[in-house]
Amino acid sequence: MLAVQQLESGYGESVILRNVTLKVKPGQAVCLLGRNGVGKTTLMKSVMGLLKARGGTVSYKGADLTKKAPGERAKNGIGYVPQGREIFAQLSVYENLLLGLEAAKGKARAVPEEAIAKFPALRSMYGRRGGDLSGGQQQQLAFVRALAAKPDLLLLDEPCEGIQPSIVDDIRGVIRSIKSESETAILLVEQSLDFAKSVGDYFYVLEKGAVAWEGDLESLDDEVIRKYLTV
Ligand SMILES: Nc1ncnc2c1ncn2[C@@H]1O[C@H](COP(=O)(O)OP(=O)(O)OP(=O)(O)O)[C@@H](O)[C@H]1O
Repeated sequence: MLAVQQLESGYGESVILRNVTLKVKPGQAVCLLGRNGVGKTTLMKSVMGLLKARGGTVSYKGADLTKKAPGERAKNGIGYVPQGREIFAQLSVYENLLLGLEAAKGKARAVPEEAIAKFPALRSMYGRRGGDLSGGQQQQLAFVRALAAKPDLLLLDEPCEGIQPSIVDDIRGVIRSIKSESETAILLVEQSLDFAKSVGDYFYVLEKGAVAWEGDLESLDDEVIRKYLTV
């Protein structure tokens, strides 16, 4: 589904990602782990096309997307829930969702029922301003906005960061239900190993912008945790 090959990326003079190669298969949830600042968000932005690759390739469903703009990647079925949510504060909840539909592959004019059904509490908030929602409600909105376009690949950048435990449980349930109902591929940046293990199949650890370790999440042992993840 997604194949990143020898990717190099960065900001201005600084090179952040070096020679990153990873894969996400259909139906698989892959977790991107690593300490703060190692380049996890940079990798997500590079897959979404918000940051241009300086070297290497990003392929999706066998097509080379490396030079494609973010909008085109979204139309091809890549959904993105960015770190910090990036809700439009002045727009209503429903208008925020319509922006997700803009990215859709088809011509849907209404938010698909299966997307809003993942976080049904949002239905009663359609008329509220995005900026007036709590952090947890905004995260649910960002999630449904991405799901509205019926993505085949979902990029989730720290969806549980700063979110109350009950909504973290909801997010865990939604990720599991997406996995059980569809072949959607998921690439998840996550700080909590417990959360990663509860939804993920495979992991990559980034260290200084490069892949330092990878394996099945079940095989993630204390030595790897101490070496690459303990702060
Ligand atoms: N817009 C930017 N301009 C310049 N440097 C940046 C920018 N965004 C991030 N960086 C730098 O790139 C490096 C990687 O940042 P990135 O956000 O990808 O890390 P991360 O692993 O996602 O960290 P965190 O867990 O804290 O979100 C850091 O050194 C950061 O300071």
